[in-house]
Amino acid sequence: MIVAEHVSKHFKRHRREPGLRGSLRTMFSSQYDLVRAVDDVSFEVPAGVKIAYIGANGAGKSTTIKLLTGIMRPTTGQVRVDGLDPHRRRVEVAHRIGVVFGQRSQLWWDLPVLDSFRVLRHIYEVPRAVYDRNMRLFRDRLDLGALGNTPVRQLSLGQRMRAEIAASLLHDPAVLFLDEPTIGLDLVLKQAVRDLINHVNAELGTTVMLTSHDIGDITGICDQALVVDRGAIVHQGTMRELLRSVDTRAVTFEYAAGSVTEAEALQIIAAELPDVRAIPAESGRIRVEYPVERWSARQVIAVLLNRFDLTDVLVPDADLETLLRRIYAGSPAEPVSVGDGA
Ligand SMILES: Nc1ncnc2c1ncn2[C@@H]1O[C@H](COP(=O)(O)OP(=O)(O)OP(=O)(O)O)[C@@H](O)[C@H]1O
Repeated sequence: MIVAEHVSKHFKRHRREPGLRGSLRTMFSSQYDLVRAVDDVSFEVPAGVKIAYIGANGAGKSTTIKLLTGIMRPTTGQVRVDGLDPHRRRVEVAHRIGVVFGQRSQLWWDLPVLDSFRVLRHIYEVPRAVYDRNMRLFRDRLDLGALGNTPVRQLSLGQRMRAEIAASLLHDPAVLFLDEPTIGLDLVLKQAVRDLINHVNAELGTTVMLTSHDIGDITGICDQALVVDRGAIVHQGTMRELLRSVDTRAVTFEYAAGSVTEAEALQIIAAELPDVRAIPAESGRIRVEYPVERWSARQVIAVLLNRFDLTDVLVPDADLETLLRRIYAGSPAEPVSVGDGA
């Protein structure tokens, strides 16, 4: 359904020099840095799959979504969505895909929400029965009726996101691209959005590609994961396989106030549990990340019980957080100098 073959997207960025004189020189300079936002990426996402596109800030996720939705053209390589080149066949592809960019609105700023939906219905030539069915669904699941006559520009971020998600699904798209879709939503609405996406996937077989920094979105929606690091794919498989690749796990604990200082606690851990990483967390907790080939949860907890006056211990099962922390620790695309540009 979604295919990327050796896709790269490079951006030229004017090389900036510091200071006023540098700024003036920058304006007339032909020196560029080249950013490899996406670098020779190939993947295939079959129909009906819900896949998370995971990577650190600047790893190239939004750029990939822009390539797949036809907003940008690859520098080299090819993308296909439902068999079509999304840039060349933008209109046909637009009828088959839904897109949500959490950071950017797709709605008409001055139109009341319901009017936007009426306009979209005509643009996408949505049959009356489909329109009515979907509007009922959005009223039930996203409380869309409450937003009815408010112009989009007067909506809060959370209200606008509900409208954006509904708009992306109005025409029963075969593929749904979601870039940070639950940004600004409270916990209840985040769950409502995840439920709605899972519902349309189950009912209509909609293929879903999601980027999100919210772990709940990834685990609550996706069954597969594509991991991108510095513009290149480093893992593709099921969520279960991704979690199995975790070689570090974590235990978080809390000790009785006043029993030891944080510095003492860190020293004890360093002495008793070599090769672990102890990270002070909020409200006096410490997160202990341990390599699974060296330590088991049981051994780590035994040491903690022995050395601390524990008031709480938390052992998360599927430790996607540790994995993502490591992925996100990878640096973004490094610009390389390309000398004199055109
Ligand atoms: N139009 C552009 N011109 C120049 N550089 C760009 C442009 N768009 C993106 N980049 C650069 O390409 C790289 C990848 O950006 P992109 O927005 O795709 O990352 P991302 O993975 O979506 O990040 P985030 O998680 O922060 O949204 C970054 O280094 C970014 O600065």
